[in-house]
Amino acid sequence: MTATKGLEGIVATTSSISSIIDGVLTYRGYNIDDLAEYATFEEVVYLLWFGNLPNQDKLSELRERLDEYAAIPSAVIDQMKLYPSNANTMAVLRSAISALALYDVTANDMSREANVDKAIKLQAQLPTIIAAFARIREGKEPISPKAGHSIAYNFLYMLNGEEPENSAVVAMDKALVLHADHELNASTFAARVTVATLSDMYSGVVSAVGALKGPLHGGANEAVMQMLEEIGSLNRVEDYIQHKLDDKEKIMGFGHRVYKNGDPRAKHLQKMSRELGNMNGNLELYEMSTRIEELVTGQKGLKPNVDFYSASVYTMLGIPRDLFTPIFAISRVSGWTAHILEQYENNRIIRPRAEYTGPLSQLFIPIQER
Ligand SMILES: CC(=O)SCCNC(=O)CCNC(=O)[C@H](O)C(C)(C)COP(=O)(O)OP(=O)(O)OC[C@H]1O[C@@H](n2cnc3c(N)ncnc32)[C@H](O)[C@@H]1OP(=O)(O)O
Ligand SMILES: O=C([O-])CC(=O)C(=O)O
Repeated sequence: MTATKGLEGIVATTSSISSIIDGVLTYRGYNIDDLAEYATFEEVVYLLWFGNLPNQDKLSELRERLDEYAAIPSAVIDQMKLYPSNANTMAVLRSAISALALYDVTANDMSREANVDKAIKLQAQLPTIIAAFARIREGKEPISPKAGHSIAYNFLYMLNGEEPENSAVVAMDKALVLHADHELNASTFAARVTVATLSDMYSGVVSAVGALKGPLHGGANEAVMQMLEEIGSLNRVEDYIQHKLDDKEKIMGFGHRVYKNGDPRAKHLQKMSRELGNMNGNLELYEMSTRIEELVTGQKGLKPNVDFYSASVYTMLGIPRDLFTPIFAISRVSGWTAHILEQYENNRIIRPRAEYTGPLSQLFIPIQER
């Protein structure tokens, strides 16, 4: 038995949800470029869960159910008020999702119908949790979701307490589409491993949130923004990046296990970053980002991944840095739950082997003689 570090190149499951073939990403066979251009996030959510694009009636039905579930139990809000105001936002999300499970009487109902219902609840409630905590930590009351609006609209509305600009809603919606699913990434794999023991959907999503939090995965978008903040201005980019490259340090937002010729989502986020910069009359973050890309791609051949330009996009939408990874989760919970449903449909426990590298044939020595 020989281990493959990081399971690189190992095909661990079959899936019909999303594919990455020759650098092209599709959800259920639809190219991400078309979905980013033409689909709303709710259409994508339906597509991921049910395998086909909804007609108007099916979409309206889904949107009504999302509206119905978007409020979270007051007990969960009360608990969040007890969390430290400086708590890590992904840790808050992880804890609040665990708490939601306690108030869902169907949490352990393993029927397909109950699980689809839980997927809708989780998709509807994650934005509410994140917006609520962002307000609670500032001593403000959470704002209830508004029926009849998209997830993108409602998240911005609940976060800021005012009607969001249409351009902001469009940008947020596109970012959600772009992050919704990505084959067997680390957090999706974590979700599938958890539910393959026939544990419940909430447990799968809690595992996934834990995996997404790390800076080598979803947490990279916050690390990118931290780097942009540290650099501070366009004229300091070159020095900063050159030092990092000379010291063989990682540049966050670059590289990818699967894409070696570039992440197809990055160009959409780059365009959004430029457009928002133009709209705000301040292109500095966009220009700093493109200069970083020139240097890192030029010297290391590494291309930006989905997390790189999303950092400047979210900042230009006025979102605090530590909500970037939770926003990734608002989108990716659609993919996680689609994969959980797929895992349940054709389940076998996931239990690979380890190549043992420790000592063998040890002689046991009683404690008094050690
Ligand atoms: C949504 C997402 O999860 S997208 C990924 C988000 N994560 C990041 O942006 C963090 C920065 N990037 C990375 O850490 C990595 O590229 C990962 C985790 C994305 C992929 O990791 P792996 O597939 O294991 O890549 P691996 O480490 O084998 O990289 C190959 C080589 O490129 C280097 N490399 C990879 N990424 C970077 C980077 N961002 N900066 C500098 N060098 C890098 C590695 O050091 C390695 O060099 P070596 O061959 O001299 O040792
Ligand atoms: O697929 C991966 O390894 C990481 C990624 O880009 C994602 O989860 O969107």
